[in-house]
Amino acid sequence: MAPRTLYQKLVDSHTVLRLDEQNVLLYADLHVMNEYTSPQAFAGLRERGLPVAAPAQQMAVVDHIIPTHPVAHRIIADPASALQATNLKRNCDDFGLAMFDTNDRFQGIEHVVAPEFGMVRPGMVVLCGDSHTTTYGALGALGFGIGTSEVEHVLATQTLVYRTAADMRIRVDGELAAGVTAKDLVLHIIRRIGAQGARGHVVEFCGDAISALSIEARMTLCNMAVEAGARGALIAPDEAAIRYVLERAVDMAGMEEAARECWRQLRSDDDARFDVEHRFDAAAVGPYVSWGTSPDQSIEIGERVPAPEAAQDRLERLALEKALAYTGLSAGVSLDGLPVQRVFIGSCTNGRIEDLRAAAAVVKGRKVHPGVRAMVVPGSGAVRRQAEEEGIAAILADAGFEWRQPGCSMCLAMNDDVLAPGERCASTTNRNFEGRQGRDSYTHLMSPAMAAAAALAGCITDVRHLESTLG
Ligand SMILES: CC(C)[C@H](C(=O)O)[C@@H](O)C(=O)O
Ligand code: SF4
Repeated sequence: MAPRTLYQKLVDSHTVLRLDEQNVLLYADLHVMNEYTSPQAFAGLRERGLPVAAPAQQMAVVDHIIPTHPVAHRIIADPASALQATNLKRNCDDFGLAMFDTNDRFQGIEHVVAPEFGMVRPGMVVLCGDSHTTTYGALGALGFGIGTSEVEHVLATQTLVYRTAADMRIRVDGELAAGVTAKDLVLHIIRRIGAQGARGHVVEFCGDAISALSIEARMTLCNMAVEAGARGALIAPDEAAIRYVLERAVDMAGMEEAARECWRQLRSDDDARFDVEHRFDAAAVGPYVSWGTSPDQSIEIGERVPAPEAAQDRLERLALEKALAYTGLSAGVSLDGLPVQRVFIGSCTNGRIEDLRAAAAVVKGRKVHPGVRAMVVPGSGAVRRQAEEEGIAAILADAGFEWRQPGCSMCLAMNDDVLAPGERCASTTNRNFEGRQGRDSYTHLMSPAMAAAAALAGCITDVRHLESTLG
């Protein structure tokens, strides 16, 4: 058999039917749903009188619209949002599907909850009506977002009509420096290859620097691969990934050895051919901050906002001009010292326990700047409880951070966690589009450590220089 990439192996092993040169009918092991992209799909099923084909392979959470106020019992005040949540509950009850409802102790962001329950496993195909489903590549599972009509098709058949992607390999060797994280690395990669740089491709990440990343950090990386246009991201499962899954997949008791054996095979053949290859040196990456309105408009903290004249082509120049006009920044300025009024730590990119630990390590014994409103929104109920048990929640709260309930929150501001016009936010999220966190507001993407440093300093600052910044 011709050598194959890991991606091709996963597609082959899930192909129910080859439809033509480009398209296959792909089997899904797991389908994850939220309240936002599933209602029409259920309506479609009801209209056609169809059952859900594989109820045990569905999981649903309320995450996008849920308020995050730190109260024991959450009530969704906005009527349209409340309806989305009750609809999801009714749909899941009617069709017999697992769901983490508004006040479930395990509720959280779908891409945080599914892996932490051991539902996502190496070799799986996981679908969800949400673009950041690429996160699951961290565990060697092919995950990608689908549209609402596809959600209906998956519910009805547990399959998807799928156009196969091309293969890209991104090798990252070397070591990340102290204070530099997977978030900085991925912003660096996106900046270099562009927000469309991986369009049409599934990216396999490999190299020493990738193997050295924790599973949480791998999730951050794969999560944001979609911001380079990738149709999926993969990291071949190693011992760390296998352990992560086996520790959580309670139903696999007694099958560990068989699973290990099988999951270890999940790698690209040595001579497999990739359509595109990129290489990066981890040691050359510094802490990153986005300055513009697309994740590729990001620079290292020591760099200056680029001038449109430096653009490679006309399109890029126009994009730079537009981003400068929106953000109110000028070419040539430094982001170091730029005041922020808000700090947001959370999201499916950086709302996991390790992210909260990193933020707490920076703020321990210090205080949030009086000019800043800072909030931490844990990725899930389990993350929230663990952070409380570890004393991280107390460190963050003592420093002046609001300690909130889990949800997507200010990542896209579909609840009442919204920036006011003109506010600037240091944010650990993944998208800095115009108005993403509130109309006429400005988002600066960065790592949890950098966001924590901004909260203390009242401005964007280099976390590595924190001592001197604070005097
Ligand atoms: C609402 C949803 C469809 C969307 C996505 O697909 O990613 C959201 O989660 C986002 O992050 O913008
Ligand atoms: S946390 Fe943000 S990126 Fe992730 S699913 Fe929610 S809205 Fe989308």
